[in-house]
Amino acid sequence: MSRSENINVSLRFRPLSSREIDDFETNIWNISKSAVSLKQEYLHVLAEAKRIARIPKSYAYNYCFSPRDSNQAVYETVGKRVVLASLEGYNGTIFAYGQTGSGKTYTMMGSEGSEMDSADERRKMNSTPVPKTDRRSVSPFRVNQSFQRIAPIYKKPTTEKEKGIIIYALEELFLGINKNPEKTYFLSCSYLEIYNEQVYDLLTESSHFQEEPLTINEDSEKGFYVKGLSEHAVRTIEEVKRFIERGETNRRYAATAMNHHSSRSHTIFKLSVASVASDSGENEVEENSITTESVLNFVDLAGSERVNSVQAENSYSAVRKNSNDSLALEGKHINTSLFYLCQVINRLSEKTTIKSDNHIPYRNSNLTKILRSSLGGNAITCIICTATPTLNQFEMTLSTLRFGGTAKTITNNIEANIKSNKSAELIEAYQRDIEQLKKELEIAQQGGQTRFEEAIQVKTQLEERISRLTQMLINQSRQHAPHNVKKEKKSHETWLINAGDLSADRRLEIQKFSPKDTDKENTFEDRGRMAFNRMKLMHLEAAEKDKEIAELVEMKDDLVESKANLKNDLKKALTLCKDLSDKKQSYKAKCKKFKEKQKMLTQKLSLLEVQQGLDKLSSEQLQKLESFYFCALDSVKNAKFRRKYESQLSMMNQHDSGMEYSPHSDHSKFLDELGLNEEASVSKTESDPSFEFKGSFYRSRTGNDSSFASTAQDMSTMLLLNLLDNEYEDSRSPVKQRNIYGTHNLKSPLKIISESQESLVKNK
Ligand SMILES: Nc1ncnc2c1ncn2[C@@H]1O[C@H](COP(=O)(O)OP(=O)(O)OP(=O)(O)O)[C@@H](O)[C@H]1O
Repeated sequence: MSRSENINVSLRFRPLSSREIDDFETNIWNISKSAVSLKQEYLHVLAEAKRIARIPKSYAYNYCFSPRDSNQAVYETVGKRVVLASLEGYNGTIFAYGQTGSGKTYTMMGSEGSEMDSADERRKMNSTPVPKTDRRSVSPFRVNQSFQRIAPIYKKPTTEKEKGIIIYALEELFLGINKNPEKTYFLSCSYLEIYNEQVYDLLTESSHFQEEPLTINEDSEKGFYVKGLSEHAVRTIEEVKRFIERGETNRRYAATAMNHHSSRSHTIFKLSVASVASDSGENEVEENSITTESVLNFVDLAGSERVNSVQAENSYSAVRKNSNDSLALEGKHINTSLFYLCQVINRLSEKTTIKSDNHIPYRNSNLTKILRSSLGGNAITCIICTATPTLNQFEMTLSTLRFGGTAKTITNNIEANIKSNKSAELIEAYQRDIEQLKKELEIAQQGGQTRFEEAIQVKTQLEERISRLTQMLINQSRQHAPHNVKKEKKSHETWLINAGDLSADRRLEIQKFSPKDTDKENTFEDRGRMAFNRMKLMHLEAAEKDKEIAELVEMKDDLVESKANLKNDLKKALTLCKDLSDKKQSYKAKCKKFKEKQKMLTQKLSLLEVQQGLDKLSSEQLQKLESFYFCALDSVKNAKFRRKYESQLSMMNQHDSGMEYSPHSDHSKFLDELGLNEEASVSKTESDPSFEFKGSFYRSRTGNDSSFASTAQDMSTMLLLNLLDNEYEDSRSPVKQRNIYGTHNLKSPLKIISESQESLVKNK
């Protein structure tokens, strides 16, 4: 079920830069929670300078952030919702829009800390004369400054680091994934930049990527997509950070008069999130699972800029390869693509206001093609408009405010991308129902028919017997009443015709008034009466059968009607089945694609592993590595054991009665034997008084120190093994064992220890 939701637009003013402070610039805006307006005193200044035709009203947005608000506050207010929704299968896009130097990259990527707070301080750090420029946010991911056009970067002072929205989002995402053990998540990322209207893959391995632009294709299902864009499977936040780092190294920045570290391209970092909720494990993905798929886009647009602000920074003119011409060309491309973006936004807002189905010019630029689903499509979209609060930048800020105001009216149609393979079960259930109904219908028809036929048969038999008896009765009465022949003949005719109760009754009456009263006549009369009674009973029986037949006929009619109804139901169910099986087919096809994608990702993963050199290890070495890893884990956990061990020892200490005994050497030897030298060395260096105990308690039982030492060692071995096995059992619990890519086959520490002991014995 889709729902409509407006694009969420927020406005963020950055703090004044050191240059602006040096130039005595101030913040000219009143900023409330959801609106901004010009401060009264600057209205006159701007009117006098003819920089505004009429006094602007206040501008309202979903949220407004003042220069004091942190990236975290921005993320919590606008970004968090989008990220959490992505775990439920909703697409989301967060993008930063604003003039150059207004803080888009700072918001998305964060900062390693501000640059020099004043030009003087800068000069102290670097002897090169530095012009007054804005502070710059250098992405914390940008470690290798390999791109030639980038100006030299000053060393950071000690000001605070700030994480960007992308990092907050990733942290939230991985937290959400870990909190949800019923689902298995698959993540992959890609990073692209649109530079001079060409699309480049920032994560490609190729060193010639800047010479190999990618093309944007269109597909009826996928919409616009970048052909050949590399996608990388990621399992941990560190992996994602590494990819962002790589992308940032390849991204194009340059020093302009407005921003030391100005983005010269639009970038889109895409994170694909797929989840599989399966009752019975990953293997049953196709048969019995619910999958969600969503895409999270983080867009950092290049800033709109005035031609004079595109001039390269003078101090670097000697070292930079980029000429003012190429900077101007970049600026032109940036402005053109932003113009097309505004055009799309305007058209979309007209669509919602006048309800017309006007054409939206997505195809005019690569940026609008890629952002199509986020603008008026199926995505929860958040736009963070960044602005500079100074009087000097008033016009540029006004343009950003207008952009945000228009974008706010755009409606997206949001629908979760959820797929369920439960349709297979539904089809089966429907088919079972249909079979059952068919059987019931057959049984009802057969049963009804049999009963009906039986009743007709019985009725015919009864009628035959009645007529035979009637005939017998007539014959007898003829024999015994000759004087009434004529009259009886008449009656006989009547009986034959009617053969019913009435005739019988009339006959009985005739017999009642017969003249003779002899024995013969009595016998005749008795026999006749009996015959009539029998006949009467048989007539009643026949009437009953008639009734039954009528009921059966009624039943038959009902059955015919329900047969017709069932036929209709059957038809409907079959149509439903067909629809469902069609859907099943399409789901299967999608599943297949999904599996192929998974396979591809696994291959990429193994490729990555090849690069890391893991493939060079034999399986035995890998197994050893794994065992070593878990042994190392266990030795960390061994701290717990040590505590317990010490408490045991101190317990023994309480029973102590005088004999001096130092367990250090045995303890260390014992740990050595178990391969826990580190732990042993720690115990040796720390002088723990609890280890000083006297062994009389044991001596009284064992008689000498060495046997006491061996008993203590046995005890501690048992303790250790129990403890390790408990840890092992803990680690086997599904919650702890869960990993976003499945589970480790943990080896029992007991097993590891027994194996290492065996090998020790062998070596000896
Ligand atoms: N909220 C903020 N707090 C502190 N400093 C900020 C903030 N926003 C921006 N800045 C500073 O302002 C300068 C310009 O920011 P940034 O590079 O992020 O701008 P931009 O909009 O990405 O510019 P461009 O479009 O040219 O790439 C940087 O020195 C950055 O550190």
